[in-house]
Amino acid sequence: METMIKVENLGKSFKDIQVISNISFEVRKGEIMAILGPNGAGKSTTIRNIMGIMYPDEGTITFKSTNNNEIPRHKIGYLPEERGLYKNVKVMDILLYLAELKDYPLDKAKERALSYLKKFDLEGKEKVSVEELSKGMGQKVQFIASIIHEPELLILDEPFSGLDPVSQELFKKEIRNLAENGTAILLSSHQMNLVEEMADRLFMIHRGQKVIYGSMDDVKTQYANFKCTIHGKNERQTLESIADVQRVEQVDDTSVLYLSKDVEPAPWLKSLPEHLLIQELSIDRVSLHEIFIDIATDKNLLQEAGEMHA
Ligand SMILES: Nc1ncnc2c1ncn2[C@@H]1O[C@H](COP(=O)(O)OP(=O)(O)OP(=O)(O)O)[C@@H](O)[C@H]1O
Repeated sequence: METMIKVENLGKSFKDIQVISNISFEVRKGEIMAILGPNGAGKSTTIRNIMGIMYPDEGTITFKSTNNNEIPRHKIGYLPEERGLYKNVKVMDILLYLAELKDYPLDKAKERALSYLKKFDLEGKEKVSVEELSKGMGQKVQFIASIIHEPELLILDEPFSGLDPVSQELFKKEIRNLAENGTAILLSSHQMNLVEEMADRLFMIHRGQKVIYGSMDDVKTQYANFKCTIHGKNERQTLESIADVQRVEQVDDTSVLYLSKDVEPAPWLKSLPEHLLIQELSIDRVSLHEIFIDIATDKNLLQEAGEMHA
């Protein structure tokens, strides 16, 4: 797949404090690439460097395999974490103004704006001023503003925050749709369930450094070991002595057994002691949410997983 943007060895300090270092990843045409990390990890700093809102101390950002570090801004769409559009302006006027800034033909922009307003349940709102919109409506307009000019690279910083479930579905559908039509999407979100559902690849950053980079499937196979949840009163010691159980967490009569890497669930289930009390049992892969918490809290559940690359 064609690389749309390549970030290599990015580093940035604020007043002698290095907030990101050696950040390298790429976003490819037609994919959704997630950038994840705890609060303060360095995601927005990375994005702001890509957008040219600030400049890196080290490293390069290359757009579409050119050797030109000047990023063609009119080819990028950006939904910033900080929301806010000019308040006293009508919805259509602001959309057309932003399209014009990107050198996009106005007749086409108007057509797209009307069709997107309809898609996002904002039909008839084109003459309403931005300050009269609800927060969610404003966010929809800002999302439309970020894609009005058909960008080749779309950067979405927390696009789902503050959206109701129906609007969230609309956003999800549209983001997928854009990717299917070839847009390269860099998505920053704290909603791990959505990222797990949507992203093709992910880059996780912690304290300004890479901790995971790979396809969602690879990350799951390599990091998301199986866990077995048993409802039934059992001694912790008994559970801990079962083969390939790395760690046991118990709340009341429910125990979660975290299994070692490469365990095959079927033979492992056969090896369970016959005297275990089982009212219910399920086997799942550890979720991206748990992987995230593990890294962010330095629990090192994943220490076996080792290094991986895309
Ligand atoms: N302009 C600035 N001046 C000084 N320090 C900054 C500046 N911008 C960011 N930082 C620091 O850089 C670090 C990374 O911040 P950044 O906003 O990139 O994190 P983030 O991963 O986007 O976090 P969040 O999930 O909370 O949005 C933080 O320690 C933050 O305090």
